[in-house]
Order: sequence, then C-alpha cells, then structure tokens
Amino acid sequence: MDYKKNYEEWLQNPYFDEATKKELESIRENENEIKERFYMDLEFGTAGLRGIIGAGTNRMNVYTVRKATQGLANYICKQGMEEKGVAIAYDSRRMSTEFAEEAALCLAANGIKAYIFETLRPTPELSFAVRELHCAAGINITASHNPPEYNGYKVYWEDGAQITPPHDSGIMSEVKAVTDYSTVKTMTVEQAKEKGLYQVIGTEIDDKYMEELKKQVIHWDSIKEVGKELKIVYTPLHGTGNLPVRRILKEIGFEQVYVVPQQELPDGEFPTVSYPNPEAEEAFQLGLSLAKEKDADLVLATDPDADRLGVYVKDTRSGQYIPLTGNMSGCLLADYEIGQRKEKNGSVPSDGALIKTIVTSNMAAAIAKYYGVQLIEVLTGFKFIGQKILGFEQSGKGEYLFGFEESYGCLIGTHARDKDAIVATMALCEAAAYYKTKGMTLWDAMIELYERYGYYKDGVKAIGLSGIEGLEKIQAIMSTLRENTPKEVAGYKVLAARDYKLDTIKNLTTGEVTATGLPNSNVLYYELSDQAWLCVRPSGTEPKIKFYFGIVGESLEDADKKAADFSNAIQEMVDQLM
Ligand SMILES: O=P([O-])(O)O[C@H]1O[C@H](COP(=O)(O)O)[C@@H](O)[C@H](O)[C@H]1O
Ligand SMILES: [Mg+2]
Repeated sequence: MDYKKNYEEWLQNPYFDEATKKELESIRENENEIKERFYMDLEFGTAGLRGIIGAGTNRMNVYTVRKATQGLANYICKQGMEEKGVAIAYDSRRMSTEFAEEAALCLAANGIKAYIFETLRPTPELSFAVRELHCAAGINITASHNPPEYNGYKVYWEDGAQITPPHDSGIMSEVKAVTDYSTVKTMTVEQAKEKGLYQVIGTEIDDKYMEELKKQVIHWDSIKEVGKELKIVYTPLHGTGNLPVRRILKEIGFEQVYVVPQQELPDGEFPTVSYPNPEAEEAFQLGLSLAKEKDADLVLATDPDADRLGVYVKDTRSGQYIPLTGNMSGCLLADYEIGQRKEKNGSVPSDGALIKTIVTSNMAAAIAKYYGVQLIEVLTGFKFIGQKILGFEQSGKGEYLFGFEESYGCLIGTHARDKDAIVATMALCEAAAYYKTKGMTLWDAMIELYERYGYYKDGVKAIGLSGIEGLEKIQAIMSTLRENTPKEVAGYKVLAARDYKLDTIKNLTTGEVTATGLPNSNVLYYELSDQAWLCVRPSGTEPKIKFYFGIVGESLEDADKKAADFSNAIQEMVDQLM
C-alpha cells in the first residue's frame, strides 16, 4: 500500500472528521509514524482485529470499525441471514462504547438488527448471547488484556464461536472489498430505533447466563459444607469481570469474596497496572497484598474482557502463595471436571473429548488417557475449540468435556463457545471447596496431579517486537528457523520438526515426512528427546514472537530445574537470532 497516498487521502477526503485530520496533521513531519499508520489495513488475527487506537488504516478508529462492520454486514446479507441480527458487547477500554455504537448503527443501516448490551459485559456472555438471541453473528469491542492504547474487534458466527473457516476468510474478503470508506452505511440511533433495528439488551441475558453457569456445578454439597469458610480475593483488573464474578460466587454460596478495591471499577486506563494481563506478575500485586491481609485461600484475576483467569493458591505448609500457570490451572480443572463427573455418573462418555491447543501442556494427554477419553489438538486460538464443539453437534459424534489453552483460557459447559473466565472462576472455587472437604488445598491437588500424571512443566517466553521493523524481525526469525532446523534445542535432541505452514512433520532420524493434520499456520514445532518440546509462532494479537516449551521431570524439583534451564536456553537462542 502507498502509505503516503493513503495519508493524503485521509487528509483531503471530506468524509473524515476534523479531529482525525488534526491528529494526522500533527504527524506530518514524522515519516515513520505515517508509514506505521498507513502501510496496511488492520488485519484479522487470532482473535479478530486488534490495534492501537488512532487515525490511520492500520489503527483502531471509528472508520476502520465501520469498514469492518460493513464487510461483516455484506457477508451476512450474502448468506441471507440479515433477519437474524447481530449481538454486540464491549469492554471498559478507551473508545469501546463509541466503537460498539458505530458497529450497531452500521449494521442497522444495512437492515440488520443490532442487539447491543446496555453496559459493558464479558466476552463469554457475548458468546452466550449470540446463541440465546439466535443471531447471525456477534461483535465484541475489546482488546482483551493488551495495554491501554489498544482496542479490538472480536467477531463471532451464529454458533457463538469466533470466526473460523470458511466464514473468517469470507468476512475478511468482504472487509477488504470495502475500499472507499465513504461508501460505508450508517444512520442515527433515532432512525435505527424507529426502524426496530437497534435493541438494547439488559439484565435478562445476565440472568439466563448465570443460570447456565450454575448447571455446571458438580459438588453443591462441598460448597454448602465449606463455601462460607473459603476466602477468595478477586480482581477484575478494571475490566468487565467484577459484577458477573461476584454474582455467580454469591449465588452459589461463597460468602467471603474480597474484591481488590483499587481495581474494582471499570477503567480503560488500567491505572494500577501497565499491562492488565493475569499472565503478568504485576497484575497480582494488589491482590496478593489483600490476600495476605485476609489470609485468603485463593487469589484470582480476570483479564479486562473476562475470558482469562489467573490464579494464585495458598500452600498452607509454607504459607506462600503459589502462581498457577494457565497450563496448571487448566490441568487442575480438566482433571476435576472429568474426574468428578465420572465419579458422579459412574462413567465418562466413551466419545468424550478433552481439547487443547498444540502449545498447551502435554499433561492433558496423560489426563485424557487416564480417564479413557479422546484428546483433540487444535491450533492456537480458542475459536478452534469452539469449532470442535460445533462439529460434535453437527455430526452427533463426540461430546465436549473440557477445553483449555495455556494462556489462561478454558471453558466448562457449552453455553458459551469461547473461553469463559466467569465459569472458570466458579469451577475453580468449587474445586477448592471440594478439596477443602478432603483436607486439601488446590496446591495439594496439583501435587497429586504431578504424582499421578508426571512432572510436566511448561512455559512461554514472549519477545515484544513492535511496528514494521518488529514484524520484519519476527518474519526473519521464523524464516531462519524454518530454513535451519536445529539438531538440538536446550540440550535435547530434535526428534521431529513440524512445520504447520508447510503441513509437514519431518522425522529427523528416518527422514520420513508426514502431514500435520491441521490447517496451515505459521508455526514451527520441535518434538524433543525426553518428552520435551519447543514451539515458535508469531502472536496473532500482539506484536510478539512466542516460544512455548514443555519438559517432563523426575520430581517437582527436577522439573523446576529443567524448566528454568530450558527457559535460559531459549533466551540464548533468541539472543543469537536477533
Ligand atoms: O487475548 P484474548 O484473551 O482474547 O485471547 C486471544 O489470544 C490468545 C493468544 O493468541 P496469540 O498467541 O495469537 O496472541 C489466544 O490463545 C486466544 O485463543 C485468543 O482468544
Ligand atoms: Mg481476554
């Protein structure tokens, strides 16, 4: 794209407003900034559009939001689904309400009814609402846990999952086809309301969503027994989790829930953290100090759109709070959900499935084997787990038991088709109550998992590389690795190298090449000796390259050491590649 030409076009075209033009005038002398903003259109990644807020084609602003919505509207109309409407939610970020309103008005102007939440709601509730309201699609204005300068646009299809093939490419090409911003349709709220194409969704969906969550409780008895005693510290990190998390915990019987006061209210500036991500240690600082004050059993944090849940658990022996990675909490919940359902019903469905992404812990495979259920692996992105649930429904074969990702995302039940931190909070507190009745903490339960399944330790190192330069660097690293398969990684022998882009798995001992069985994606994966592995891929939501790895130790200490050594080796590898 000719970035200079685009820049001038935005300045000259009467369609763009004065504030936009003023912002663009202010960067006239900054060639690089003009390039960053106009060298491309914002593109769909792992979870829809995500970008920095500002004027430009490669930025999140009312124009790019309208363009995306016009493309979506065109696609819906071509599918003949315009009668079904679209559900819209938004989080606490800068511009979230404005973008949601713009999306609603664009849909309405295209004759598609917009159901828009009255105030902010979590991602999983939007996913639930799409199916509940029988919509054609859904939109959530959120950039999840990204820093405050970002916003984003998650798109859902009628099954309540984020878009996957064929709808994703179909929608993307419709969005691309909107080349003239001024052809995008819109109308006023009054006009839209008058035509019956703008409906505000209130608490009725909240109530139904809460009822669905409660159906997932297995051990009401345990909550009844110890729910009053369990002390839970919770932070919504200034996002959408506050009300639904408090409500579900209260309604099922947990009475001692302490919300971190400084982080309770929605605030798109996220003033107490630089990065509102439960994966970051910083996100737990205030929660941990409140936990010490209250002597809490658990410290929980949800990300701003409340689809990720981070956890610290108290180890009563050492008195320390121990962080659980997304892999650990995911395995704890997978084992609890499948194990306790089996206990309760006497068996698990023979076609039951535990689903994880390729970068998620292999402990999941051991859990699936133990319970005699199938393990399904998908590419990164919870949308691919959602896609499997739809597949089970359509084929009548297979039953969803549990799905999770390493990045703190899981789903219990099928009420939503995206990761759900509200139901995860509920289930984790329930599991804590259950283990408490057995005289155990969640950490004790985790130790039991290690003893039963093996000492799996997994980690991820994400290297931030922003802007055009960063993107080029990321591509160069991927090419270098693609062209030079390492023989050894972190002292482990490379047994096989998978290239998901080329759809190949090469056995390095025999030279045999087989297919991956998954759609093409820019991902490299090394199967290593001693059950270790390394996977490298560019993030599809942030300007980062991610190195995921896993090892299996002989004991917890051994696993910790092996994981630390592996992490150091990755750092050396990164230093060499840079
Ligand atoms: O950001 P969220 O919470 O919406 O989460 C999104 O991004 C995560 C990281 O993706 P990537 O590694 O490509 O950045 C994905 O695992 C997740 O499925 C997706 O919904
Ligand atoms: Mg999120």
